[in-house]
Amino acid sequence: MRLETVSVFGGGSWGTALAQAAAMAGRQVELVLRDPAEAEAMNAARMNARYLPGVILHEAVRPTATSQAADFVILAVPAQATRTLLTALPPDLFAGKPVVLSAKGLETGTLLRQSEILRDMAPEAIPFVLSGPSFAADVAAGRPTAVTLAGDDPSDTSDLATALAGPSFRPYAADDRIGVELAGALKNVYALACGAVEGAGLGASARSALIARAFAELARLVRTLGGSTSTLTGLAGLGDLTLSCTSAQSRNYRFGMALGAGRRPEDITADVGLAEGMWTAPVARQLARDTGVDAPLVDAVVQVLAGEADIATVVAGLMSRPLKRED
Ligand SMILES: NC(=O)C1=CN([C@@H]2O[C@H](COP(=O)(O)OP(=O)(O)OC[C@H]3O[C@@H](n4cnc5c(N)ncnc54)[C@H](OP(=O)(O)O)[C@@H]3O)[C@@H](O)[C@H]2O)C=CC1
Ligand SMILES: O=C(CO)COP(=O)(O)O
Repeated sequence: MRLETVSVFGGGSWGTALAQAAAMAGRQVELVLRDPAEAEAMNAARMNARYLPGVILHEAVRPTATSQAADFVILAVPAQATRTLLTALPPDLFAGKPVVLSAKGLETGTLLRQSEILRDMAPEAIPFVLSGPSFAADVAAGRPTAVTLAGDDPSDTSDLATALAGPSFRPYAADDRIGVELAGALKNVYALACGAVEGAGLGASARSALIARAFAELARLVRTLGGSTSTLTGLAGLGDLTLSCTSAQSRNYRFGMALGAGRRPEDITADVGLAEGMWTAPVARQLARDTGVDAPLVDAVVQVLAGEADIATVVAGLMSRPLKRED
């Protein structure tokens, strides 16, 4: 597989960070934005002032609004925008090419994972998913980061991991796309819940209990939805869950903190920006219901987001569930 050039779609914080990582790994990178004026401004300033201020773009990163053919593609727009993005692009742009899906979310309405959206829209693309504990600011600044890169063919996945690996960015190859995608999407819902625990002043013990029970719930969902629970002990599972559930650098965590402090969801978005858990929570609840998986934490998040219950009420509900064995 030739993997010298890459098109990264999505000029937000994650697209820019992944473009930097690919450039540091020695790739020639085009960073594709939807707005030509923004692409031009970013090129002139050599900085993504809006989404990743302070990071000077690597010389191998070329911001543009017009994509050229590249050896492989990375998609880094919000999960709900992936289908819209793919609709606007000619499917032959991806035919036979590796496409790395890096959004962490499930699609509203269809309940689909990112790679399932790709399969719908560009069936000839070769899907890979990238996930794990990795804040854009850390990756872009060249701080040590490790992620999971999952694909169907072990040799191709290993080649792609090598093409993206740099001195500070270390992708581990894996083969469980379903588990990796579900873990990445679901951790945002649990990060929101953990932020709410902090915002409501419920204490560090409650937050750790929540992380552990979230891990158990995630395992039930992944097992039932066709992933492998062994994936969850890795970077995309435990790694990202602990990061996002304990750090105010996470937008989902910050969103939760504001919820816990009593603010309404519609007022929080303007301050925090994208919080994927808000969109994924109702989808996850539907998936859990459809498959008969007990998912009280996802359920609690949906109830709070929808204004159906306040945090004190859902916490009281969780604490008074029938006692059970810890499995
Ligand atoms: N930021 C992070 O640390 C990490 C993020 N991720 C994941 O990456 C995904 C993207 O997040 P992130 O980059 O942080 O989000 P941001 O809010 O920083 O940026 C979103 C970007 O997507 C663009 N966009 C939105 N809709 C479309 C569309 N229909 N077509 C083309 N471009 C579009 C926006 O363009 P415009 O400015 O024009 O609106 C913007 O450039 C999320 O799923 C997130 O969970 C994963 C790991 C780390
Ligand atoms: O996915 C991330 C870190 O791994 C980024 O988290 P947030 O989207 O919550 O900021």
